Amino acid sequence: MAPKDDDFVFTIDDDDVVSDDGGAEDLQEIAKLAGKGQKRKHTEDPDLHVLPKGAPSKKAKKEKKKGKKGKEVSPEPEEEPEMIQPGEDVEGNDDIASDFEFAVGDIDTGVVDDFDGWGLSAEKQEEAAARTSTAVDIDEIIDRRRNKKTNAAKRAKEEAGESDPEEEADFTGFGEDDELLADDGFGMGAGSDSESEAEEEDDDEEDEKASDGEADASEDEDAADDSDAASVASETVHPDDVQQSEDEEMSDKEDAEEAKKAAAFFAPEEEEPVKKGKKGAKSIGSFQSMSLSRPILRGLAAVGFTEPTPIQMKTIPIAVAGRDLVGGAETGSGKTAAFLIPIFERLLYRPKKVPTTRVAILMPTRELAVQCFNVATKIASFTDITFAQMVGGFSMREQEAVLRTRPDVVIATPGRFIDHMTNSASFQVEHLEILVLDEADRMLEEGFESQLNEILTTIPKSRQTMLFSATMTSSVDKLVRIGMDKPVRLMVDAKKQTVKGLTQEFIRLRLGKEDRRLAYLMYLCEKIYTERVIIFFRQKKEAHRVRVVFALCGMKASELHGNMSQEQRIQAVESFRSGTSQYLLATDVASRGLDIKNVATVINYEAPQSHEIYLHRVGRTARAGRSGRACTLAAEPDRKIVKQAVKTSREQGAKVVSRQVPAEETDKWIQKIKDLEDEIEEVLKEEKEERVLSITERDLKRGENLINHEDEIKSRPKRTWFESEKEKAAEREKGAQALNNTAGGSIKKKQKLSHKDKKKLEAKDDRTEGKQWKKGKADRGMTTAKSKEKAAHIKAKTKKAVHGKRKA
Ligand SMILES: Nc1ncnc2c1ncn2[C@@H]1O[C@H](COP(=O)(O)OP(=O)(O)OP(=O)(O)O)[C@@H](O)[C@H]1O
Repeated sequence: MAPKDDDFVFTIDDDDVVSDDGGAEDLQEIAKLAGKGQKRKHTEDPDLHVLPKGAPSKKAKKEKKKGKKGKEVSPEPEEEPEMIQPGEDVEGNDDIASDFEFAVGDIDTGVVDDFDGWGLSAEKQEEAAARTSTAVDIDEIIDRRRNKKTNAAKRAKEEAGESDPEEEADFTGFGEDDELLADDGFGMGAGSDSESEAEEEDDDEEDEKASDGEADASEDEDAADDSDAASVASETVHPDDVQQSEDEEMSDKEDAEEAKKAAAFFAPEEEEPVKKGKKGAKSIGSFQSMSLSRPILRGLAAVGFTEPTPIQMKTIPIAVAGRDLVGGAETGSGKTAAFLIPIFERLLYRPKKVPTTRVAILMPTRELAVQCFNVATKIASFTDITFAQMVGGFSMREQEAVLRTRPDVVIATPGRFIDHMTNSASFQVEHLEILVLDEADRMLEEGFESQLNEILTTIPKSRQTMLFSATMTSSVDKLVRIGMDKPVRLMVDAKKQTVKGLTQEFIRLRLGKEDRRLAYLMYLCEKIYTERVIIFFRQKKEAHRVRVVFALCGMKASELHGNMSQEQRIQAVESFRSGTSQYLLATDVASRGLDIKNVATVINYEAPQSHEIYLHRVGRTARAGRSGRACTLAAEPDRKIVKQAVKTSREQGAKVVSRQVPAEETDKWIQKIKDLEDEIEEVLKEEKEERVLSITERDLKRGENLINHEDEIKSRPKRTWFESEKEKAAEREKGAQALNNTAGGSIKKKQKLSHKDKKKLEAKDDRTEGKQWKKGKADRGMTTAKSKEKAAHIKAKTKKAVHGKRKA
């Protein structure tokens, strides 16, 4: 997990990768814009060496015939009868015939050619830009510093009576531009100059053996050229490998046990129905033949979905019938629509007299929930289905207002879902009929455990439950606690987890050369992967530092991690999505589910700590049938992960290559980064100071607000939480550990608190957090005086700080 560091300034108490309970309540609604991704050419590159291919993956399993009977839904109170299955006659729904055929293209739906889940209106983007204008901006700091230096240089020259040629006005002071802008290949691919080959010569014996071993083991002729890459995932016995084979033996035994449990837990496979179109004809890939309703077909046409993807083909008929299911398919294969379409189809037949919230879709990160909301509203744009997005980091009150209208579907992060469940009278969960857990394996991990328990024990048991992920857990024990009813397991190409169009590349960082990591990255981003690149980091601090390096080198980058406010996070994704910045420097908060069009390359600055996370990260490119590239900088400790990735790719016949970075390029960047060290520190320092200043200003505003709107603030109903602050922090910690696979040993299971204990804890939290609404009138009077005093103090402090800064 990412270690905390005092030097790294936290922007807001919005802590980490997991969605949370709310963060800054004053933040406003989401702002997004439609932007066009830029196409990128993959140049054939002499640094590359193709690793030998393995056997191609086997064909997907054929679906078998299955009963079509839907699951029974819970009895409902009189005024809110249960959802009616498609096909049943419903009063008032005569206009929607479920079996009519709709020819896509017949109707002018205003098809969005380049539909993107993130796209919303441009005006919202402007709003966001206006709101984030107070945030500290690295580019601004760097520009300011550049101008300062330029002016100082000018003044010095004027004083010395020298002329002032125009080029000198562009002097950046951050290293020589000619190095950055040189447009030749710098000897790229000139074998003898490449760092890896130079190193190869004085390599130790062990490494030579490693390469030989690989060449022998492989029947592929190219193997001999791949010594560097091959040694990354060499067959030579290594302590890790011994451990791995022991692990494999163990897992064989476990597999047999799991298979037994699975047979008892899941519905028998033959129950899966063969999709039949009209008149019993077997459907071959069309939404029309699934008997979907007209408004849904129009919505699908509007977003440009003409044919279902394999997971959609499998899922839709079963989910429409109300069955519980567990779905798995590779990244970018259309799982979102696979659960949205059947949900909408079912909702079209709902009784409409009394608005009721019937569907909850839970996502592990805020960005994913926002993205799902956008996709959902677009697909459902020709229906009367209503939505609410309940995402941490945005205004509770605005969300409450939407919930009061009883939207049909809520799309939420678990923390905010519970917050509304507990604190918003307008949100009622007792009539929920469908629950979806997207990225379900993540949601079942530590960190979401208690939140999920809280939700599952509160919502009706008789719901339909659907679970989806690209790396769906096979652990039945984990699934059991979700409380599903004989779920159908739908795995599309279960063995094939990496996508077809993906080329995976590995760069070896030899022992003792780890300090070259950043130089490698800079070379790659300057020369090889120059557009639409997502770079994954393990630590927020490192991502931020590298962002400064990028900015100093004139490379437009955004960063995305849990230390940013929600607005900044949205803004970062938008900026990358629209092409304003070409590089997105992210932690694993962005590794799952983010669907950004035309991401050309994913770079793993450090290999992730689990194969699952690797799959999710690299799955940000090569989505929906496109091609893409993933490049991993792999050091010795990453051996196991790399080996697993290479093995899986080979089994699937996927393209795996190794890259060698020219030594002179690395040396150039090492020197350049060294030259920039002072500047980087200065920028970070300045940023820290500015942030302190803006926090002081924010506190000042809060103090003023407290004075001006005291009565209103205190009259607000008390918010409660099912976990104390301490428990929440522990939960977040567990989440981060689970995400990074670093949870060591057994973590104590959270004991369920009695109602009385919960109340006690809440009361204690209120006291420790200094919540005011429990105090008497006299106390409040005192508090007002204190607040005024505090506000005056902050004001004076801010003035002093601003004055001092201006002076400086
Ligand atoms: N039937 C379809 N026809 C064309 N494009 C589709 C279809 N279904 C989904 N897509 C597109 O495929 C892309 C990936 O879809 P989606 O984000 O649902 O993938 P996913 O399987 O959930 O991926 P991940 O595992 O990374 O979350 C999206 O851009 C979506 O618009």
